[in-house]
Amino acid sequence: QPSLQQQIEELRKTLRHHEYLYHVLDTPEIPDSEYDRLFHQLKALENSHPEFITADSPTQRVGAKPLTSFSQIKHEIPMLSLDNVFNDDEFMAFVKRIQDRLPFSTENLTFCCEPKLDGLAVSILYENGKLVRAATRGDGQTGEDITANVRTIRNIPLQLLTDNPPARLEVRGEIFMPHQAFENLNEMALAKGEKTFANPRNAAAGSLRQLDPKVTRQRHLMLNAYGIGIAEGVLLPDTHYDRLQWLHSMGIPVNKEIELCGGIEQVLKFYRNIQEKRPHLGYDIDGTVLKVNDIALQEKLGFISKAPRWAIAYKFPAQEELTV
Ligand SMILES: Cc1c[n+]2nc(N)[nH]c2nc1OC(C)C
Repeated sequence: QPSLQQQIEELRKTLRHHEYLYHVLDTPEIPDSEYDRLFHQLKALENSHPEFITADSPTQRVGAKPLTSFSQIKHEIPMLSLDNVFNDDEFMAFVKRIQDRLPFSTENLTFCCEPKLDGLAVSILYENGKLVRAATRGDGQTGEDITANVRTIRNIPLQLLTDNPPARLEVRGEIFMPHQAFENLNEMALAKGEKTFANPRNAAAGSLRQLDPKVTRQRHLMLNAYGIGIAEGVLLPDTHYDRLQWLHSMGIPVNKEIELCGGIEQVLKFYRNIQEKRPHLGYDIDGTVLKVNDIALQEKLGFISKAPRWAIAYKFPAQEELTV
């Protein structure tokens, strides 16, 4: 007969596994009713033995009580923005500037190509695999502490799914509100005579800036990771794409449209392909982000004052108000 603590730990492990299958791999193995049964079983055990409750338990997603204000967080590594291009020629000029700065002829530079989600950039810090802090980008140097709100977002793991987590790992990504959640939110707001949001990005921003996590929890936000900030106690893969796959393997959600493209033609093909898919992705994007995949080259290229030389956002032409 396993001890009470073993039963609790076993239930937590099972629930984390099913959260990962459902929220990150999109391949649930048990019905929601079974997940709920396990969740309530754990909740009951923890309620009868509160001394065993830990912050990283799946039952601890919603913060205890509302905050009265947000504290500030200084980013140890600044969160910079991106330069934009708006047509093929500007993109090709971007690539040429890169090639002029790299010694060898880089005919076929490999780019990691990603949709640019239209949400809020955030920083999420894991220490020894446990989510300890989350912050908005803010002005790039200082952001707001939104840890309690981020802990309520179902596809963000409270604990990394790995047996040997890095001492410190900062995940950077975009928090967004899918179209379905946005429509439901505005429908309910209308029904209750409350104000509606103009677009999913504003709705996500408003939902993250809630002082009461119980409100944030109802908003069905999601994260898509796009990079790494602080990384201590771990040897990272030497390409951006492999780093994203590594995050994904530990339970961090990464957008499934991301692809490696060799050379300008393939990159432009990716851009057009995402532009075609845009109306039915189920969430707002405002372009693509095209990054030199090799980390050593990224480091060689560095940053201009505010944005990296090695990455560019290739945006779509401004669209008339999005009819979601
Ligand atoms: C600001 C930003 C935003 N995004 N969005 C994606 N998909 N990747 C990405 N990378 C960013 O910055 C890195 C290039 C540093």
